[in-house]
Amino acid sequence: MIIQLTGLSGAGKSTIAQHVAGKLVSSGIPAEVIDGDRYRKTVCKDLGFSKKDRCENIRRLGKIAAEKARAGNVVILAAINPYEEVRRELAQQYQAKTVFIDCNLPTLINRDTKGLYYRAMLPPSHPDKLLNLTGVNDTYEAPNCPDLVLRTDQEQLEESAGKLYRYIVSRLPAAFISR
Ligand SMILES: Nc1ncnc2c1ncn2[C@@H]1O[C@H](COP(=O)(O)OP(=O)(O)OP(=O)(O)O)[C@@H](O)[C@H]1O
Ligand SMILES: Nc1ncnc2c1ncn2[C@@H]1O[C@H](COP(=O)(O)OS(=O)(=O)O)[C@@H](O)[C@H]1O
Repeated sequence: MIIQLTGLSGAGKSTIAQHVAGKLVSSGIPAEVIDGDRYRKTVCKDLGFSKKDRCENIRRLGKIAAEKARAGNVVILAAINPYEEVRRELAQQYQAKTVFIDCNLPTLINRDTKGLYYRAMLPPSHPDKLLNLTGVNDTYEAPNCPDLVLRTDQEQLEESAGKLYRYIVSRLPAAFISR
């Protein structure tokens, strides 16, 4: 099973993915996280943040996720994954479920765990200005029909992670759970 998370930087994709994968593994269900941040340092290190590169990034991560899923893992793909077209491709090719990690911009600006929002809002002439931050000055297409929505600006990590964990477990084939 592949779960493709989607949401803005700092929305909570990595945090939720790690938490849920940990809970699954503790319950005897093999699970792996594919994190956009990590793979951008290896398999996807040639890619930037244009639409073309972001789509290619997700296609590569989707292929890796599919291999791991075929080997019997629940795979949680944690990347911004901002384009509906590519999310639909993964849904059609690999039956990936789409989970929207939703968080409003004021909360993200307040969290600003990586300082990216600060940089995106600098004046245009500033040398550190970030020009293509998703949701500020680059496109984010919110999913049309997500399979699940988690509002991380309204709930604590335990609640968000609990919802995703229950969503996954309730859809696993029986053989998965009894092994
Ligand atoms: N309900 C929640 N679920 C997940 N994270 C939360 C929640 N509430 C607050 N947070 C906090 O929000 C931050 C989310 O950071 P995280 O790196 O997981 O985001 P991300 O979506 O993976 O970002 P990026 O795309 O930049 O990798 C963490 O500091 C986390 O503690
Ligand atoms: N302009 C940018 N927009 C979004 N994320 C960026 C940008 N520049 C650097 N990053 C970093 O790159 C990570 C996003 O990478 P991905 O999740 O792999 O993005 S995606 O759009 O191709 O799905 C974020 O964690 C953030 O730290």
